[in-house]
Amino acid sequence: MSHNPTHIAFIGGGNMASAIIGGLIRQGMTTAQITVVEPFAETAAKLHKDFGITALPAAGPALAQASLVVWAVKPQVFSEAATPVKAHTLQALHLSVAAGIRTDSIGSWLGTERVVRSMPNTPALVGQGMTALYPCPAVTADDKALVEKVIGTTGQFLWVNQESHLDAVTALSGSGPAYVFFFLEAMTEAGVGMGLTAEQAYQLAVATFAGASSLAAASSESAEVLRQRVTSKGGTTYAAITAMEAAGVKPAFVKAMQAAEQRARELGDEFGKA
Ligand SMILES: NC(=O)C1=CN([C@@H]2O[C@H](COP(=O)(O)OP(=O)(O)OC[C@H]3O[C@@H](n4cnc5c(N)ncnc54)[C@H](OP(=O)(O)O)[C@@H]3O)[C@@H](O)[C@H]2O)C=CC1
Ligand SMILES: O=C(O)[C@@H]1CCC=N1
Repeated sequence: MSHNPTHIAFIGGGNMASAIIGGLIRQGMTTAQITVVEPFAETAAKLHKDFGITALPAAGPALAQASLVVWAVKPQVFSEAATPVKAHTLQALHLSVAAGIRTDSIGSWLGTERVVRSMPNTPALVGQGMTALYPCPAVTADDKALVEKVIGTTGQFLWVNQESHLDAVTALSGSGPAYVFFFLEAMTEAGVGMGLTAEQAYQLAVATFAGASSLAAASSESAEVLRQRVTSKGGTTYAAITAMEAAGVKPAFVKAMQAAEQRARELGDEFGKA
């Protein structure tokens, strides 16, 4: 990135923008190559403290130097945020991380068809993100290479060839870290109920997720086989999995993800172009 004169603008400087900016800076991009529009003073102060970036409180001509504009505002404010940006960024490639908002809405708000829609997740903050990307037909091979370079600084990525699949990705890996944290909370609570300290229970739970994920990533076996290897006949894991099956944990999980996918579609309907 250090040999690349690319200038990148971020509209919205919150959690997701910070995760990507952190990745870019770790890879050698300078703050002079980054412009952020962030109206919320507290968030702007955090950007200054974390990265030495002085955010603009509103869109302006400085945006015209950006060859890539990253949209990291909430779906609810995307259209309103686009209005003052549009005139300055007609020549740029646009990359959105907003849940639900479809590329036809983004393209019509920004007057361009060079739009990549994506769904990252917050482990991007520690370089272990998982992002899915969808390119509009007008996006060139060079555009895709630039997006890969930027998103690659935050972790893994994959391309999907159907835009609706991004709503499924949102339900799976976009919201997914929250499911893991929910399980961590439950496992910690249960551990405390069994007499461990909260610190001990939390350490055990976090290390178990990290270890099991690394094992799955390194193994050619399916998750089912890996699970069976933990499940000794007549043992403790069998007792736990049987209790989860009796409680309907798996169908409840499927329903939860379907609710997230449906909400992504609704966000697109409610806050996208009519
Ligand atoms: N958090 C996550 O795990 C993930 C989030 N996303 C998507 O990322 C996007 C951003 O989410 P997240 O980073 O969590 O949200 P944040 O609230 O942390 O960040 C959004 C920022 O944009 C600012 N903002 C509001 N209006 C404007 C405007 N007109 N111009 C410029 N900036 C503006 C907000 O300021 P203010 O607070 O004043 O409104 C806020 O600081 C969302 O679309 C979400 O769907 C995608 C994947 C994962
Ligand atoms: O909850 C949300 O709407 C966003 C999208 C995925 C993760 N957070």
